[in-house]
Amino acid sequence: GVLDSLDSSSKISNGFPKWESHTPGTLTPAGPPDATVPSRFLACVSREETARKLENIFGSLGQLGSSVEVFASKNIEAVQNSDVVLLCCKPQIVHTILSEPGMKEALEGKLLISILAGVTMSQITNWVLPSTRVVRAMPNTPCKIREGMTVVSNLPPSVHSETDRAVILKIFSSIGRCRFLEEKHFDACTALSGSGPAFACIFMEAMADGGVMMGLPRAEALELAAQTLQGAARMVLQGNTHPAQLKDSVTTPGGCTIAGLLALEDGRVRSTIARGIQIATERASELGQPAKK
Ligand SMILES: NC(=O)C1=CN([C@@H]2O[C@H](COP(=O)(O)OP(=O)(O)OC[C@H]3O[C@@H](n4cnc5c(N)ncnc54)[C@H](OP(=O)(O)O)[C@@H]3O)[C@@H](O)[C@H]2O)C=CC1
Ligand SMILES: O=C(O)[C@@H]1CCC=N1
Repeated sequence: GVLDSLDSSSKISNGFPKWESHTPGTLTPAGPPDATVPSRFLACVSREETARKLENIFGSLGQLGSSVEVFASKNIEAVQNSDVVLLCCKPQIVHTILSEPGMKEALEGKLLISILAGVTMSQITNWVLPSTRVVRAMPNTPCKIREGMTVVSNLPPSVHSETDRAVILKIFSSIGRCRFLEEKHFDACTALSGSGPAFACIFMEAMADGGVMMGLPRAEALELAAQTLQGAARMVLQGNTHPAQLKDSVTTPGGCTIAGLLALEDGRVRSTIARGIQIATERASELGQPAKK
Protein backbone atom coordinates (compact mmCIF):
# COMPACT_ATOMS: atom_id res chain seq x y z
CA GLY A 1 0.00 0.00 0.00
CA VAL A 2 0.99 3.64 -0.05
CA LEU A 3 3.34 4.96 2.58
CA ASP A 4 1.04 7.66 3.86
CA SER A 5 2.02 6.98 7.45
CA LEU A 6 5.58 7.95 6.61
CA ASP A 7 5.51 11.63 7.33
CA SER A 8 8.16 13.43 9.29
CA SER A 9 6.47 12.46 12.54
CA SER A 10 6.90 8.70 11.99
CA LYS A 11 8.41 6.94 15.00
CA ILE A 12 12.10 6.23 14.99
CA SER A 13 13.64 3.19 16.66
CA ASN A 14 17.32 2.20 16.53
CA GLY A 15 17.92 4.99 14.06
CA PHE A 16 15.28 3.61 11.71
CA PRO A 17 11.92 5.00 10.79
CA LYS A 18 9.33 2.23 11.08
CA TRP A 19 8.97 1.18 7.46
CA GLU A 20 5.85 -0.40 6.13
CA SER A 21 6.36 -3.18 3.64
CA HIS A 22 5.63 -1.62 0.32
CA THR A 23 4.71 -3.11 -3.00
CA PRO A 24 4.70 -0.38 -5.59
CA GLY A 25 1.28 -0.14 -7.19
CA THR A 26 0.38 1.15 -10.61
CA LEU A 27 -1.50 4.18 -11.79
CA THR A 28 -3.99 1.98 -13.63
CA PRO A 29 -7.11 1.96 -11.47
CA ALA A 30 -8.47 -1.49 -10.62
CA GLY A 31 -12.11 -1.66 -9.56
CA PRO A 32 -14.31 1.40 -9.12
CA PRO A 33 -12.95 4.77 -10.34
CA ASP A 34 -10.80 6.59 -7.78
CA ALA A 35 -10.69 10.41 -8.02
CA THR A 36 -7.09 10.43 -6.76
CA VAL A 37 -5.83 8.28 -9.66
CA PRO A 38 -5.03 10.42 -12.69
CA SER A 39 -6.74 9.00 -15.78
CA ARG A 40 -5.25 11.23 -18.45
CA PHE A 41 -1.61 12.23 -18.82
CA LEU A 42 -0.29 15.12 -20.92
CA ALA A 43 3.48 15.13 -21.47
CA CYS A 44 5.07 18.46 -22.52
CA VAL A 45 8.40 18.83 -24.29
CA SER A 46 9.89 21.63 -26.36
CA ARG A 47 10.94 19.83 -29.54
CA GLU A 48 8.83 17.88 -32.06
CA GLU A 49 11.66 15.36 -32.29
CA THR A 50 11.39 14.58 -28.56
CA ALA A 51 7.61 14.41 -28.85
CA ARG A 52 7.86 11.70 -31.55
CA LYS A 53 10.35 9.78 -29.43
CA LEU A 54 8.04 9.88 -26.41
CA GLU A 55 5.03 8.87 -28.50
CA ASN A 56 6.93 5.77 -29.62
CA ILE A 57 7.84 4.93 -26.03
CA PHE A 58 4.29 5.41 -24.74
CA GLY A 59 2.90 3.62 -27.81
CA SER A 60 4.86 0.52 -26.82
CA LEU A 61 3.36 0.52 -23.31
CA GLY A 62 -0.12 -0.65 -24.29
CA GLN A 63 -3.13 0.53 -22.26
CA LEU A 64 -1.22 2.80 -19.83
CA GLY A 65 0.79 4.37 -22.67
CA SER A 66 -2.36 5.14 -24.64
CA SER A 67 -3.57 7.46 -21.86
CA VAL A 68 -0.56 9.76 -22.49
CA GLU A 69 -0.79 12.61 -24.98
CA VAL A 70 2.42 14.38 -25.95
CA PHE A 71 2.52 18.15 -26.51
CA ALA A 72 5.49 19.94 -28.12
CA SER A 73 5.80 23.67 -27.31
CA LYS A 74 2.18 23.84 -26.10
CA ASN A 75 2.68 24.20 -22.37
CA ILE A 76 -0.19 26.60 -21.79
CA GLU A 77 -2.71 24.43 -23.59
CA ALA A 78 -1.58 21.35 -21.68
CA VAL A 79 -1.66 23.12 -18.30
CA GLN A 80 -5.12 24.53 -19.03
CA ASN A 81 -6.30 20.95 -19.53
CA SER A 82 -4.73 19.59 -16.33
CA ASP A 83 -5.55 19.45 -12.62
CA VAL A 84 -2.06 18.43 -11.46
CA VAL A 85 1.11 19.74 -13.11
CA LEU A 86 4.49 18.06 -12.74
CA LEU A 87 7.33 20.47 -13.50
CA CYS A 88 10.40 18.55 -14.77
CA CYS A 89 12.47 21.01 -16.82
CA LYS A 90 16.07 21.97 -16.07
CA PRO A 91 16.39 24.40 -13.14
CA GLN A 92 17.82 27.16 -15.39
CA ILE A 93 14.69 27.45 -17.56
CA VAL A 94 11.92 27.18 -15.00
CA HIS A 95 11.47 30.93 -14.76
CA THR A 96 11.12 31.25 -18.55
CA ILE A 97 8.51 28.46 -18.64
CA LEU A 98 6.48 29.85 -15.72
CA SER A 99 6.64 33.37 -17.23
CA GLU A 100 5.07 32.33 -20.55
CA PRO A 101 2.10 34.66 -21.10
CA GLY A 102 -1.01 32.93 -19.74
CA MET A 103 0.87 30.39 -17.63
CA LYS A 104 0.03 31.97 -14.27
CA GLU A 105 -3.67 31.95 -15.16
CA ALA A 106 -3.49 28.39 -16.53
CA LEU A 107 -2.02 27.26 -13.19
CA GLU A 108 -4.62 29.05 -11.08
CA GLY A 109 -6.03 26.81 -8.33
CA LYS A 110 -3.93 23.82 -9.45
CA LEU A 111 -1.44 21.53 -7.77
CA LEU A 112 2.08 22.21 -9.12
CA ILE A 113 4.71 19.60 -8.24
CA SER A 114 8.30 20.56 -9.02
CA ILE A 115 11.08 17.97 -9.22
CA LEU A 116 13.72 20.62 -9.96
CA ALA A 117 16.93 20.32 -7.99
CA GLY A 118 17.80 23.43 -5.99
CA VAL A 119 14.78 25.55 -6.93
CA THR A 120 12.95 26.43 -3.72
CA MET A 121 9.24 26.51 -2.98
CA SER A 122 9.47 30.21 -2.24
CA GLN A 123 11.04 30.90 -5.66
CA ILE A 124 8.27 28.98 -7.44
CA THR A 125 5.55 30.46 -5.26
CA ASN A 126 6.75 33.93 -6.28
CA TRP A 127 6.36 33.06 -9.98
CA VAL A 128 2.75 31.80 -9.71
CA LEU A 129 -0.54 33.12 -8.35
CA PRO A 130 -1.36 32.57 -4.66
CA SER A 131 -4.05 29.99 -5.50
CA THR A 132 -1.50 27.62 -7.09
CA ARG A 133 -0.54 24.95 -4.55
CA VAL A 134 3.22 24.36 -4.89
CA VAL A 135 4.96 21.16 -3.74
CA ARG A 136 8.54 19.98 -4.19
CA ALA A 137 9.44 16.40 -4.96
CA MET A 138 12.79 14.73 -5.49
CA PRO A 139 12.50 11.39 -7.31
CA ASN A 140 15.40 9.33 -8.70
CA THR A 141 16.14 7.32 -11.84
CA PRO A 142 15.12 3.89 -10.41
CA CYS A 143 11.56 5.27 -10.72
CA LYS A 144 11.90 4.01 -14.29
CA ILE A 145 11.62 0.44 -12.97
CA ARG A 146 9.25 1.31 -10.07
CA GLU A 147 12.10 1.07 -7.57
CA GLY A 148 12.41 4.80 -7.04
CA MET A 149 12.83 6.86 -3.90
CA THR A 150 10.88 10.08 -3.91
CA VAL A 151 10.98 12.67 -1.16
CA VAL A 152 8.07 15.12 -1.13
CA SER A 153 8.00 18.38 0.84
CA ASN A 154 5.62 18.37 3.79
CA LEU A 155 2.11 19.51 2.92
CA PRO A 156 0.80 22.22 5.26
CA PRO A 157 -2.88 21.39 6.01
CA SER A 158 -3.68 25.10 5.63
CA VAL A 159 -2.77 24.83 1.93
CA HIS A 160 -3.30 21.22 0.92
CA SER A 161 -6.31 18.95 1.12
CA GLU A 162 -6.29 15.22 1.82
CA THR A 163 -6.90 14.81 -1.91
CA ASP A 164 -3.59 16.55 -2.75
CA ARG A 165 -1.83 14.17 -0.39
CA ALA A 166 -3.58 11.14 -1.84
CA VAL A 167 -2.82 12.21 -5.43
CA ILE A 168 0.86 12.78 -4.63
CA LEU A 169 1.15 9.42 -2.89
CA LYS A 170 -0.60 7.66 -5.77
CA ILE A 171 1.78 9.20 -8.29
CA PHE A 172 5.04 8.61 -6.46
CA SER A 173 4.33 5.35 -4.67
CA SER A 174 3.32 3.87 -8.02
CA ILE A 175 7.00 4.17 -8.98
CA GLY A 176 8.71 3.23 -5.72
CA ARG A 177 8.90 4.49 -2.16
CA CYS A 178 7.61 7.89 -1.21
CA ARG A 179 8.28 9.85 1.95
CA PHE A 180 7.45 13.36 3.18
CA LEU A 181 10.19 15.57 4.67
CA GLU A 182 10.68 19.24 5.46
CA GLU A 183 11.90 21.35 2.55
CA LYS A 184 15.09 22.29 4.42
CA HIS A 185 16.33 18.72 3.79
CA PHE A 186 15.82 18.81 0.04
CA ASP A 187 19.39 19.56 -1.04
CA ALA A 188 20.64 16.65 1.08
CA CYS A 189 17.93 14.38 -0.38
CA THR A 190 18.87 15.54 -3.87
CA ALA A 191 22.45 14.46 -3.19
CA LEU A 192 21.63 11.23 -1.35
CA SER A 193 18.77 9.68 -3.28
CA GLY A 194 18.62 11.95 -6.37
CA SER A 195 22.31 11.64 -7.27
CA GLY A 196 22.71 8.43 -5.23
CA PRO A 197 22.19 5.98 -8.12
CA ALA A 198 25.35 7.42 -9.71
CA PHE A 199 27.33 6.98 -6.49
CA ALA A 200 26.02 3.43 -6.05
CA CYS A 201 27.01 2.63 -9.63
CA ILE A 202 30.57 3.80 -9.03
CA PHE A 203 30.77 1.45 -6.04
CA MET A 204 29.19 -1.36 -8.07
CA GLU A 205 31.61 -0.88 -10.96
CA ALA A 206 34.55 -0.86 -8.57
CA MET A 207 33.38 -4.12 -6.96
CA ALA A 208 33.07 -5.69 -10.41
CA ASP A 209 36.54 -4.41 -11.35
CA GLY A 210 37.94 -6.10 -8.27
CA GLY A 211 36.34 -9.36 -9.39
CA VAL A 212 37.73 -8.92 -12.89
CA MET A 213 41.18 -8.26 -11.40
CA MET A 214 40.86 -11.61 -9.68
CA GLY A 215 39.93 -13.35 -12.95
CA LEU A 216 36.11 -13.27 -12.97
CA PRO A 217 34.50 -12.67 -16.37
CA ARG A 218 33.21 -9.06 -16.60
CA ALA A 219 29.52 -9.84 -17.08
CA GLU A 220 29.36 -12.24 -14.16
CA ALA A 221 31.38 -9.90 -11.95
CA LEU A 222 28.85 -7.13 -12.62
CA GLU A 223 25.90 -9.46 -11.97
CA LEU A 224 27.41 -10.53 -8.65
CA ALA A 225 28.09 -6.93 -7.65
CA ALA A 226 24.62 -5.65 -8.61
CA GLN A 227 22.68 -8.49 -7.02
CA THR A 228 24.83 -8.27 -3.88
CA LEU A 229 24.11 -4.56 -3.49
CA GLN A 230 20.42 -5.16 -4.19
CA GLY A 231 20.32 -8.02 -1.65
CA ALA A 232 22.04 -5.98 1.06
CA ALA A 233 19.75 -3.01 0.42
CA ARG A 234 16.65 -5.21 0.59
CA MET A 235 17.82 -6.75 3.86
CA VAL A 236 18.13 -3.25 5.32
CA LEU A 237 14.75 -2.10 4.01
CA GLN A 238 12.70 -5.26 4.50
CA GLY A 239 14.25 -6.44 7.72
CA ASN A 240 14.62 -3.04 9.41
CA THR A 241 18.20 -4.15 9.98
CA HIS A 242 20.98 -1.66 10.58
CA PRO A 243 23.79 -1.94 7.99
CA ALA A 244 26.35 -2.29 10.78
CA GLN A 245 24.53 -5.39 12.03
CA LEU A 246 24.48 -6.86 8.55
CA LYS A 247 28.18 -6.11 8.12
CA ASP A 248 29.04 -7.74 11.44
CA SER A 249 27.02 -10.84 10.57
CA VAL A 250 29.16 -11.39 7.43
CA THR A 251 32.43 -10.76 9.21
CA THR A 252 34.02 -13.95 10.52
CA PRO A 253 36.78 -13.31 13.08
CA GLY A 254 40.11 -13.62 11.30
CA GLY A 255 38.27 -14.16 7.99
CA CYS A 256 38.42 -12.59 4.58
CA THR A 257 35.63 -10.01 5.10
CA ILE A 258 37.48 -8.20 7.90
CA ALA A 259 40.63 -8.22 5.75
CA GLY A 260 38.73 -6.53 2.94
CA LEU A 261 36.95 -4.11 5.29
CA LEU A 262 40.23 -2.90 6.76
CA ALA A 263 41.68 -2.31 3.30
CA LEU A 264 38.57 -0.23 2.44
CA GLU A 265 38.85 1.74 5.67
CA ASP A 266 42.55 2.43 4.93
CA GLY A 267 41.27 4.07 1.73
CA ARG A 268 38.92 6.22 3.83
CA VAL A 269 35.99 4.77 1.98
CA ARG A 270 33.33 5.97 4.42
CA SER A 271 34.44 9.56 4.77
CA THR A 272 35.01 9.75 1.01
CA ILE A 273 31.43 8.62 0.32
CA ALA A 274 29.97 10.82 3.04
CA ARG A 275 31.95 13.84 1.77
CA GLY A 276 30.64 13.09 -1.72
CA ILE A 277 27.09 13.52 -0.38
CA GLN A 278 28.16 16.71 1.43
CA ILE A 279 29.67 18.24 -1.73
CA ALA A 280 26.71 17.19 -3.88
CA THR A 281 24.35 18.77 -1.32
CA GLU A 282 26.30 22.02 -1.47
CA ARG A 283 26.15 21.98 -5.27
CA ALA A 284 22.41 21.15 -5.24
CA SER A 285 21.81 24.30 -3.19
CA GLU A 286 23.36 26.39 -5.99
CA LEU A 287 21.23 24.95 -8.82
CA GLY A 288 18.44 27.21 -9.99
CA GLN A 289 19.94 30.12 -8.01
CA PRO A 290 21.38 33.27 -9.58
CA ALA A 291 25.09 32.76 -10.43
CA LYS A 292 27.44 34.25 -7.83
CA LYS A 293 29.64 37.07 -9.15
N1 LIG B 1 18.06 13.11 -13.64
C1 LIG B 1 17.71 12.80 -12.40
O1 LIG B 1 18.06 11.75 -11.84
C2 LIG B 1 16.85 13.74 -11.61
C3 LIG B 1 16.56 14.98 -12.14
N2 LIG B 1 15.77 15.84 -11.44
C4 LIG B 1 15.43 17.14 -12.00
O2 LIG B 1 14.68 16.87 -13.18
C5 LIG B 1 14.81 17.96 -14.08
C6 LIG B 1 15.03 17.44 -15.47
O3 LIG B 1 16.26 16.79 -15.52
P1 LIG B 1 16.58 15.78 -16.70
O4 LIG B 1 15.49 14.79 -16.83
O5 LIG B 1 17.95 15.32 -16.49
O6 LIG B 1 16.53 16.79 -17.97
P2 LIG B 1 16.20 16.49 -19.49
O7 LIG B 1 16.96 17.52 -20.27
O8 LIG B 1 16.41 15.06 -19.82
O9 LIG B 1 14.66 16.79 -19.62
C7 LIG B 1 14.15 18.07 -19.64
C8 LIG B 1 12.88 18.06 -20.49
O10 LIG B 1 12.35 19.37 -20.48
C9 LIG B 1 11.85 19.64 -21.78
N3 LIG B 1 11.80 21.07 -22.00
C10 LIG B 1 12.84 21.94 -22.16
N4 LIG B 1 12.39 23.19 -22.36
C11 LIG B 1 11.03 23.12 -22.35
C12 LIG B 1 10.01 24.05 -22.54
N5 LIG B 1 10.25 25.35 -22.74
N6 LIG B 1 8.74 23.61 -22.48
C13 LIG B 1 8.45 22.32 -22.28
N7 LIG B 1 9.38 21.38 -22.09
C14 LIG B 1 10.66 21.77 -22.13
C15 LIG B 1 12.82 18.96 -22.70
O11 LIG B 1 12.22 18.75 -23.95
P3 LIG B 1 13.14 18.71 -25.28
O12 LIG B 1 14.01 17.51 -25.12
O13 LIG B 1 12.14 18.62 -26.37
O14 LIG B 1 13.93 19.98 -25.28
C16 LIG B 1 13.09 17.66 -21.93
O15 LIG B 1 12.16 16.68 -22.28
C17 LIG B 1 15.92 18.84 -13.54
O16 LIG B 1 15.33 19.98 -12.97
C18 LIG B 1 16.59 18.00 -12.47
O17 LIG B 1 17.07 18.79 -11.42
C19 LIG B 1 15.21 15.48 -10.25
C20 LIG B 1 15.45 14.26 -9.71
C21 LIG B 1 16.36 13.32 -10.31
O1 LIG C 1 22.59 16.04 -11.16
C1 LIG C 1 21.54 16.67 -11.05
O2 LIG C 1 21.55 17.92 -11.00
C2 LIG C 1 20.21 15.95 -10.95
C3 LIG C 1 19.50 16.21 -9.67
C4 LIG C 1 19.49 14.90 -8.94
C5 LIG C 1 20.02 13.95 -9.88
N1 LIG C 1 20.41 14.53 -10.97
